[in-house]
Amino acid sequence: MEVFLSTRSDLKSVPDCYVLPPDKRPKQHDAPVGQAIPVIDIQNIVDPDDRAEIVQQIVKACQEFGLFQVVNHGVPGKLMDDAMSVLIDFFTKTPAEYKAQFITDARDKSCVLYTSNLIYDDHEEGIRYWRDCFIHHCYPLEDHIKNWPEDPPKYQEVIGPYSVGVRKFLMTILDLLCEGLGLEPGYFAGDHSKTQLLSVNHHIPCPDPSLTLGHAEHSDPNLIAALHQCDVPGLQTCKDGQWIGVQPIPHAFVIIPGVQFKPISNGMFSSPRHRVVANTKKHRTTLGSFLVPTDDSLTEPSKALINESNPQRYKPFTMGEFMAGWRGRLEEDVGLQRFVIE
Ligand SMILES: O=C(O)CCC(=O)C(=O)O
Ligand SMILES: [Fe+2]
Repeated sequence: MEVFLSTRSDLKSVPDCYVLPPDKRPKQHDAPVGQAIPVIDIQNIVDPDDRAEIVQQIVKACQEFGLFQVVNHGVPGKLMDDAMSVLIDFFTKTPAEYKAQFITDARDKSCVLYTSNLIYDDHEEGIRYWRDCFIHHCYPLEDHIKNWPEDPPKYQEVIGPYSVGVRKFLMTILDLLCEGLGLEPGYFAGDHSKTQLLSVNHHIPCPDPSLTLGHAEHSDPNLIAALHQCDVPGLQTCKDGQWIGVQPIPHAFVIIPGVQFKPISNGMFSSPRHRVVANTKKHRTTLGSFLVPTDDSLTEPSKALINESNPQRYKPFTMGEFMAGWRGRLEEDVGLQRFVIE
């Protein structure tokens, strides 16, 4: 456990092993947390006129920013607060000896606790980021809940309904995206979204955020994510070469479409490049719920978007083929290059 950041409280300076090479350090690490990222209220999606308007807002947000926030999404605020406190307690109160059982290099384990680049971030040998992470499967719930922590004692009782609620909400967002992209309702309901992961990031206060990053610059290689931030800013997204802070809004989810949406939209959307900057004063915890296609799930452009003036720009490919070339890249266009129709 000694390598885990969340067990350290005595750091007066950034240990050398976390200092990024100069070209990877965050210029603009204190980019203002702006109001620019669209915040979309989906309360009235049952009303056909409002629904059409919401679909338009989502399409516009995906085209302009790549991501957006959603409020009035149906996941109860109290459940979100309880989930956040259970996971903060997991990182800050659960004894290190108990958590040690989840530390493993085996990626197929149902729950994995790791830090920095020790696993998963192995794209950049030797580079460490300022975070600890706990990740586990969530769907179907009955297959996985028994493997989840029993400390904090409310873990399963709270994270069970939370993961079910977030999945339902993400399926709603996927249906709205289907409408925006001309795909039939339920298009994403099968293999495209079968795997659900909860990935929890925990960052301790950092003596000098100009030297390190809480999370590398990246695009997400999955279908879609709903990110639940605590009240401490840190997430930034890149638009037109500028980093913009994604402001924490109580009880909102940040929707981050993954790289798969670029080919599905035939290049109309780009998945947002994002990163997390460290904070000098506060702990920051975020809960990311990811829907990931199965290895044999097929990604291909929506046929409704293809015509003579907008020819098909990507060949169909499976998630397995995509991931085989993704590891170590973290950049949308590099990862998709093999599938571009010249
Ligand atoms: O913690 C955050 O704000 C972002 C996390 C993230 O980008 C990820 O887990 O892929
Ligand atoms: Fe991400």
